[in-house]
Amino acid sequence: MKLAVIGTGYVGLVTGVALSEIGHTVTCIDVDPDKVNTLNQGIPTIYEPGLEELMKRNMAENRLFFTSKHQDGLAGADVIYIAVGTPQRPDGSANLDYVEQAAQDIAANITHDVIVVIKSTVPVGTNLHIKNIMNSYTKNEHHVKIASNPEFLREGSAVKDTFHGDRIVIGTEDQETADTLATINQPFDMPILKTDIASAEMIKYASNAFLATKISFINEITNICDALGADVEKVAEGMGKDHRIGPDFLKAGIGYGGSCFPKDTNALVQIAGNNHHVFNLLKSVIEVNNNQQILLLEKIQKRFGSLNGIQIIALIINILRHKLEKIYHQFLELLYVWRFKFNSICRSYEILEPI
Ligand SMILES: NC(=O)c1ccc[n+]([C@@H]2O[C@H](COP(=O)([O-])OP(=O)(O)OC[C@H]3O[C@@H](n4cnc5c(N)ncnc54)[C@H](O)[C@@H]3O)[C@@H](O)[C@H]2O)c1
Ligand SMILES: O=c1ccn([C@@H]2O[C@H](COP(=O)(O)OP(=O)(O)O[C@H]3O[C@H](CO)[C@@H](O)[C@H](O)[C@H]3O)[C@@H](O)[C@H]2O)c(=O)[nH]1
Repeated sequence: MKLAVIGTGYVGLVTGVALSEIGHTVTCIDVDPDKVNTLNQGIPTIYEPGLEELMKRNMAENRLFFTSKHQDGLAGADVIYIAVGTPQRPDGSANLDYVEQAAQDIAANITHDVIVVIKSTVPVGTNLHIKNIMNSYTKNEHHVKIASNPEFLREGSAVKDTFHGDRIVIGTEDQETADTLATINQPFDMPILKTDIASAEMIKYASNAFLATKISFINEITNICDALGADVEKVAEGMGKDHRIGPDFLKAGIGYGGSCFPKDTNALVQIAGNNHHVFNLLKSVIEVNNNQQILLLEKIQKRFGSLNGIQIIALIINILRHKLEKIYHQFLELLYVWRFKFNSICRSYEILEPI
């Protein structure tokens, strides 16, 4: 089947490469010509184990293409995936500008009926909103069917997660579209859950919120353990042996960061609020997470007596920055929070040459 993917960020690139690996012909489209230029040389713009090899192989076998021109990339595509960013707005809600733009790009360039699949994480109701945008642009000249296919990969194990994930969720308005998408995904050999569109959209937010809840829960337990002299790692191990709880996402630390949990938990609080529900549990999860970063600083303060004159130095080695982008950004976020909260002398140093 001929597919197109709009957006070659983390999700779009890995999705495009994986779909070509299971036999589809895929054209990935991005508005950033530099990114497309790099990708066309067979160089991935993110570091993910196994990605470069898959990318090179499928490009060489003429199943994987990159372009910055929507018209070229969308020509003849039966199914078009949208994988553009949905960053957080200042009020915590999801910014849908990029998804709306992608919908307009599709509407302006299709010449036949298509299925549009939204992979981006979007609030419930967005798929239908996007379908309406496309229909109003195409004036119903071409029939557009819409589907929600949320992504569950983690940065750092994106290829592994894509080929060996726990499930594929497909939310559609009709059985025929669900069957077409199930056929496309069948070679992944993963359980496929077919739902209505709203449920698929919600599964993504609910999953991230639940994982974030586990993390805030264990961080709260840590704080009590610290006061009582108990070992939180042993506590988590003991809890995780109960299969109803499970061992994953019980690592205590400085709270969750990364590109998804903070924005998606905030967005779900907003989504609930827009529907007259105060999501108290999730609000507490977020509050615990924000406090956790401050608690670490308080521990340092306790150890050194006062923070006056203390320099907290972040040695970020460039080669690691490329490979461990997530940890790098998390650390910078932490320094940012500390600077404002304590006005202490926190300086980050960057070593520009690998050592
Ligand atoms: N990063 C993750 O680990 C992850 C995992 C699961 C889900 N998600 C969700 O997937 C979505 C994409 O995330 P990401 O991290 O891949 O985003 P990203 O910001 O890394 O990449 C988005 C890409 O889309 C391109 N783009 C924007 N508008 C475009 C347009 N109209 N046409 C063509 N290209 C366009 C941008 O240039 C960019 O390269 C988000 O909704 C995110 O929440 C992300
Ligand atoms: O036991 C744990 C596990 C994770 N974390 C932190 O939680 C954050 C998220 O980690 P992880 O889930 O490994 O990475 P992400 O790439 O952010 O992936 C999450 O966010 C993605 C975007 O929505 C989803 O697709 C994934 O399923 C979901 O795991 C990081 O700050 C981790 O340090 C902890 O503090 N304790």
